[in-house]
Amino acid sequence: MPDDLTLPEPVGSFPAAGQPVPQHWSRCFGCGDQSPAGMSMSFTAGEGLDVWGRLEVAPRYQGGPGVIHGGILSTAFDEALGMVCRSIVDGPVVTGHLEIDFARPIPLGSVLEFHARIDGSIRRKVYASAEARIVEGPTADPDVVVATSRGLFLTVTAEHFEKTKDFVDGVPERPFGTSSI
Ligand SMILES: CCCCCCCCCCCCCCCC(=O)SCCNC(=O)CCNC(=O)[C@H](O)C(C)(C)COP(=O)(O)OP(=O)(O)OC[C@H]1O[C@@H](n2cnc3c(N)ncnc32)[C@H](O)[C@@H]1OP(=O)(O)O
Repeated sequence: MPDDLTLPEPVGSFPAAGQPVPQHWSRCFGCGDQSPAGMSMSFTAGEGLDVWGRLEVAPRYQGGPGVIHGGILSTAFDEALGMVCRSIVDGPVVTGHLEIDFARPIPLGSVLEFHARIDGSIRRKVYASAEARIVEGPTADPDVVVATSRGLFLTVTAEHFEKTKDFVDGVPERPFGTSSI
């Protein structure tokens, strides 16, 4: 992390402490309510530049026998870190870099709580970090951090999504589809 980061004031659009942080996009795999196969994560604003997130670890998230897939956990952190960026950015951000430390196995059936915070920002770069704890389920212990993450997010403009907006409902038939077969 650069040593010349600043901690900006929260943006006015960010919800007050304890209020839900709405989904950023209804089709998002992490938080969208129009993503039936998705993770349906929910988020609440913290007291400062932070958010609390929740994930129910469904059986379909299995990696090793009985435990969450590491990629699913990474996705959950990506979502939590992206969400906390909304505390200081009133616009889109995308992940540039993501790190995860997997500290403990996370059984299926757990409920994970994520706490994500802004570490600082400079120019278009936002640095954030988070940790996860099991708060419900067979091995729940809110004092034990089961995984941690750090990420770099870049602010982008709406044009960033121009090239992919035709793919929102899947691969269009033309010009990239198989219609020529
Ligand atoms: C889906 C989202 C909907 C958004 C709606 C609202 C959002 C609010 C909630 C969000 C929650 C979402 C949670 C899921 C978020 C995803 O999963 S997003 C999907 C995964 N990410 C992507 O697809 C991004 C793909 N990558 C890119 O498009 C481009 O590489 C990027 C990230 C836009 C950067 O490209 P660029 O704009 O050309 O940036 P560039 O000028 O090269 O670099 C700018 C600065 O960043 C640094 N930098 C760039 N990349 C890196 C890197 N990988 N490592 C280190 N430094 C880097 C450069 O060194 C430079 O630093 P400074 O010179 O300022 O010191």
